[in-house]
Amino acid sequence: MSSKVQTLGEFIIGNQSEFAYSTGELSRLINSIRLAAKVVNHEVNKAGLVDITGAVGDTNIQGEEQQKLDVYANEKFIQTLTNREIVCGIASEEEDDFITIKGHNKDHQNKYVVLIDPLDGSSNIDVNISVGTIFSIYRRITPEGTPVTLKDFLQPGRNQVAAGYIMYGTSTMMVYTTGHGVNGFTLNPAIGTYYLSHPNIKLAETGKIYSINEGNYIKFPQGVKNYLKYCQLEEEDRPYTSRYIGSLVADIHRNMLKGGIYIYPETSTAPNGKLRLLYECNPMAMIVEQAGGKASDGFTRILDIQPTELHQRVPFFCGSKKMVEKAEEFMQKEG
Ligand SMILES: O=P(O)(O)OC[C@H]1O[C@](O)(COP(=O)(O)O)[C@@H](O)[C@@H]1O
Ligand SMILES: [Mg+2]
Ligand SMILES: [Mg+2]
Repeated sequence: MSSKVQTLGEFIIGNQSEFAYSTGELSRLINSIRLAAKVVNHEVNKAGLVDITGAVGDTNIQGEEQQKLDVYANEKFIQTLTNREIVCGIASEEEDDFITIKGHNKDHQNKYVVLIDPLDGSSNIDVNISVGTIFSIYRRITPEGTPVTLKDFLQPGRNQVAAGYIMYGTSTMMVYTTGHGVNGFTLNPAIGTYYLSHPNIKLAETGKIYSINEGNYIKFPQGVKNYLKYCQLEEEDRPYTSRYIGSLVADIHRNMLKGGIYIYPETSTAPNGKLRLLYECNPMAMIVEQAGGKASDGFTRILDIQPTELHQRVPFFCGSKKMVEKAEEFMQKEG
């Protein structure tokens, strides 16, 4: 990578003036996520070599078996963010409740809360398939100087000041937005530096890839079944190709670069689907919208949904604008 290519550190500093109330706090926060991701990346890359695969024998509040890497990544992100004292609260997929961070002078003066899916795609850890980390950042709405409350976390996604993901794949990438477009940075493992490899990512208006776990087909709503038939018909630019990795970060990242739609709908056994609004769907929706795409629950824009619980789930339709609109048409027709 030519030395002229911006590093992530330079980019963060260079773009600080984009943030309203810019005090450098958000830049330091994104820098801390960058740092924690490097530590986790180091461990992910050794999965299989060291005793970091398999379950820990506990379940999280979602009733899911926690993998060792889920717990490790959760600890590393919480530690890094707490030690750098730049957040007033953290919520995580692996924590039942939100964590209050008092800050340096124990005075709750920090402005931001972070919601995180420390390790996304847990079912793929042991089989060496791409996994990720997803983060969402809000400015608190309760007064500084007071302990953070649940209200600060239950904000609609449109209030996010930044969102992003790290993908631990063939290469490690950090892709994020602060509401001014989406940029991707690739880690050069030899020197531990992220470089701006994918500036200003734009998601194609339409694509030829649909991504859904068809193993749940019989439990899908009629609207989704009809949309899948539409994708598979020999007509116009169809049939589309089916691609499903089973790691949300990896499936969305592929579609961001190639165009496509990812769907995790409600099913007859999971009426709200599987994915979590606050630390999976909201950040991915902000990234995809910032790249020109669309994200809804089949009816309502994800970023306009008013959250009611920390770990609530929502159906998720996300990707190329025209493809999501078509899927919504089928949902509105059939439900
Ligand atoms: O195995 P399924 O039902 O298709 O679900 C796969 C989905 O579940 C997830 O693994 C859920 O995320 P976590 O791994 O963070 O719990 C997504 O990454 C993925 O898209
Ligand atoms: Mg996840
Ligand atoms: Mg997870």
